Amino acid sequence: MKTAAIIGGGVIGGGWAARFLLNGWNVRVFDPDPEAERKISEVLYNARRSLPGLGNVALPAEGQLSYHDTIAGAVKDAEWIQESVPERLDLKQKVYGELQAHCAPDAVIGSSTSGFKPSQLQEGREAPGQIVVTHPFNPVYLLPLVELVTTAANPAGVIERAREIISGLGMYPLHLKKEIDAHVADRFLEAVWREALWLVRDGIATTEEIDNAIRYGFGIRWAQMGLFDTYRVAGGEAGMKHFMAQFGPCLSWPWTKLMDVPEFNDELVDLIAGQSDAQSGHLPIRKMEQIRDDNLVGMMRALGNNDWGAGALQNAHDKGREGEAGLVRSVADLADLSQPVLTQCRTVPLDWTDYNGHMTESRYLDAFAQSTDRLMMIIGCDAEYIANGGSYFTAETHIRHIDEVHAGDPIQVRTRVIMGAGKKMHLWHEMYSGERLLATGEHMLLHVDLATRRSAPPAPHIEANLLKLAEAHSALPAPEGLGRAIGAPR
Ligand SMILES: NC(=O)C1=CN([C@@H]2O[C@H](COP(=O)(O)OP(=O)(O)OC[C@H]3O[C@@H](n4cnc5c(N)ncnc54)[C@H](O)[C@@H]3O)[C@@H](O)[C@H]2O)C=CC1
Ligand SMILES: C[N+](C)(C)CC(=O)CC(=O)[O-]
Repeated sequence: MKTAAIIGGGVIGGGWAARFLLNGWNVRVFDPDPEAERKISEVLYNARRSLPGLGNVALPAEGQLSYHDTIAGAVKDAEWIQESVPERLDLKQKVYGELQAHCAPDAVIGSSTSGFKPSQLQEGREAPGQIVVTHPFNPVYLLPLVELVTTAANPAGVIERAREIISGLGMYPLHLKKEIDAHVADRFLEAVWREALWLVRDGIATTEEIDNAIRYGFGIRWAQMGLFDTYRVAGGEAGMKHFMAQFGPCLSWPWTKLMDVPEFNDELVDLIAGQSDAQSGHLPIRKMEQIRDDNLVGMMRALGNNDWGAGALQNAHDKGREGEAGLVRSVADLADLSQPVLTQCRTVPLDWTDYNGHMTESRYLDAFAQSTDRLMMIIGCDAEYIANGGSYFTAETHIRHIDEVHAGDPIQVRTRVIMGAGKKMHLWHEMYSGERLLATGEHMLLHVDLATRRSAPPAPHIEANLLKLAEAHSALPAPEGLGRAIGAPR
């Protein structure tokens, strides 16, 4: 199993530990803080409740987490080392000296630094090529962006491995072609932060008003389209050129203070901290983290429905993980035709639960519908077939709720073809958590011609695949509850 060493296990190191661990890596932590283990276990608790349900395919089994008293112990066997010690150049350089004295020569060392250039971290090192910047965003276990910053000292092989490992964690390596203080994203954050400090200090807006200005407006917009695409759209039919013509002159107007930074003194700190306490001091930080994570999961899952932005990245990651989770895409890939087909292997996401504290009823239909979609794909009714005008419509559904399930629990759906002949497809889904049967879904579907919207026979290869599965599944005992109506005797 792959091993990562986490050097510095605070806010960011803890997030990295969770990201690696939940993606199946062994994680070895070094942090001199006696509270590090407690803090990381709390971050892990939040990561476990949010990350596994973000995607639609189960993550691999968790790796092993261990804590070490020395850097030498932590970097043993590590092929990736993530340094997340405080943002002090002298400290980081000292840590690199110790890391390189003990780690494997082919291990990659990524630094979480928010602003130092990789050349500053590589300076004076005998093996500078091992060190890159891999700057993440908090919470590291949910947000996919990693700024990968390299120098001419980094061999192509190191850069390629860094890209592969970051992508393998479901993250997006944004490789900067040129190093610069604070990379790319932090330059924006810093500009917005400085502007906001001025607005509060000058009494123009409170911390809460500034947060409202972001979260009710451009913040949501930026989250899904970035800056330039957003402004392109804002230019209307004439696009970006029109936008620039309209707003170009403002560039010389006093619309920003930018490098004119307010004096950083106790008065400013008290003003900002006091307003922030009044705004959200009633909520413990861990609770706020959970609220943030719930929001991010909801937004990213919504983006996934449109295969857009961070959601598209997650969809691609899910697709790459299907094989490991036991999911197949065609009848030819089924190892044993006689057994029900695994049509879903996932974790119950946070946004599938309700006021009763368990998976809400509409999501059972959602899950079964996704299983039907996969069964359709397996028999050949895939995106290409549908684009050519054939598909299935559901005519009747009967769901039985047998046991409860909660956010974060693993679920699997196994599907049997009860009958597949001519236009009809009769499916039986069973949803499990481990060996516990949670629900059954019985569905009758009709093949349709999407041009006429009327039922019509499927293509011969689809009918042949359906018949093959129906025949193989008919040897199994009839499912308990098949054909049952509400109120029918058990
Ligand atoms: N907090 C944030 O929003 C972000 C921070 N970063 C970067 O991540 C790095 C870490 O920042 P945070 O996690 O926020 O800081 P933090 O203060 O939460 O954590 C730093 C950890 O490093 C440990 N530490 C101190 N000396 C050490 C040593 N010699 N060896 C190993 N561990 C040591 C501390 O005990 C502490 O647990 C910084 O470079 C920061 O710029 C990057 C992205 C976002
Ligand atoms: C404030 N900060 C510079 C530490 C922020 C980052 O580096 C990235 C983030 O997660 O916002």
